[in-house]
Amino acid sequence: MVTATEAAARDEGEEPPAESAFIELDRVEKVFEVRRKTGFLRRERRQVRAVDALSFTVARGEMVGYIGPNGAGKSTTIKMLTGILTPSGGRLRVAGIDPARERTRLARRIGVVFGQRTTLWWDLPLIDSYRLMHRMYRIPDARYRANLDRCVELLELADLLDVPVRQLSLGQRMRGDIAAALLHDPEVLYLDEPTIGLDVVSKAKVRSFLRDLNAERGTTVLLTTHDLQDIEQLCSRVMVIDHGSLMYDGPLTGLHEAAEGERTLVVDLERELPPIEVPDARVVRVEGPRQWLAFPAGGSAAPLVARIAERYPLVDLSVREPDIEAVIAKMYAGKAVS
Ligand SMILES: Nc1ncnc2c1ncn2[C@@H]1O[C@H](COP(=O)(O)OP(=O)(O)OP(=O)(O)O)[C@@H](O)[C@H]1O
Repeated sequence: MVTATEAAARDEGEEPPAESAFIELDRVEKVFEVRRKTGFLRRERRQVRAVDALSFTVARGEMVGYIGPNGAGKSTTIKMLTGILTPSGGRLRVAGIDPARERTRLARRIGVVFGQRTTLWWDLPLIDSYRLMHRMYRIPDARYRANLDRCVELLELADLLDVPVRQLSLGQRMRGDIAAALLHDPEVLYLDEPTIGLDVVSKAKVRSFLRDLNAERGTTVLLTTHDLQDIEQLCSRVMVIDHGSLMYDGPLTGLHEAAEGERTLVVDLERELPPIEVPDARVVRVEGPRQWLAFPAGGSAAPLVARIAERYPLVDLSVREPDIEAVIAKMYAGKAVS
């Protein structure tokens, strides 16, 4: 099978580049000038620093979650990575290309899916959108057919190809959009909320497809989402952005420790007892014979369980991971970590 990298390099008539940092941002900034009406004829000028000295690299084939609260600067970053927006400062490269300067050349190597908008033609049957893209991207016939067949099979689009896009359900349309973004074998895929509004079954289909795509083709994926299960199930690395700056870059599990999150040990005792007293944990809730103890997320539950079992009539127990959203909210409230 031809990988996305090889296919693109063939198109460009060059050897696949050997660089490991496929996406590179070095102190990238984006400042918007906004005008606000403050009176009948008065307007105030204000600067919004949407992205502030942002630096990170993403290696070829990585699948990275890019998360943050509303207005954090995620979409602005993605728009700069596609060349739609020009940075106000800093250096940005995707596959060695400056996106703002060579947007068209880059377009053949990237794919973009916006969950809230479609790139498909609303009134046309799905297949017609694909045919148009085939021409627009000048995709070689054999490659177009192979990619289309693969997407149709894996995203279960066979029965939908002749349906006008406006008649598709949200989940069907999203799968149609993902296929559209992949017809030209992009080396990198930017996904902005790809599972927003989808039901559990559709979410699972989209996630499983993305996992396979990354594993089989080595497609680099940058995933923006508010659904942390997307990240948990797809990404080994997550970057958290707020106020245009990177707050965290590392494994998802590390987020708990970075934000000083807590895990919860739920214990069932033989009978109702006063709150358990053990070092390094505190009882946060008691309901009959069941008690909930919070302990540091970085620590192991084993010594804690041993200590409780020694002194209390323990019947059953379970460990609950912290709610990631709460952890991130806590992180936003605290200082930056790296
Ligand atoms: N074209 C623009 N003109 C002026 N300000 C803008 C423009 N685009 C974005 N902003 C501002 O830049 C900041 C970052 O916005 P951005 O859309 O990148 O955030 P986001 O993290 O994608 O948020 P969301 O999760 O809500 O999509 C916000 O304060 C936003 O109001």
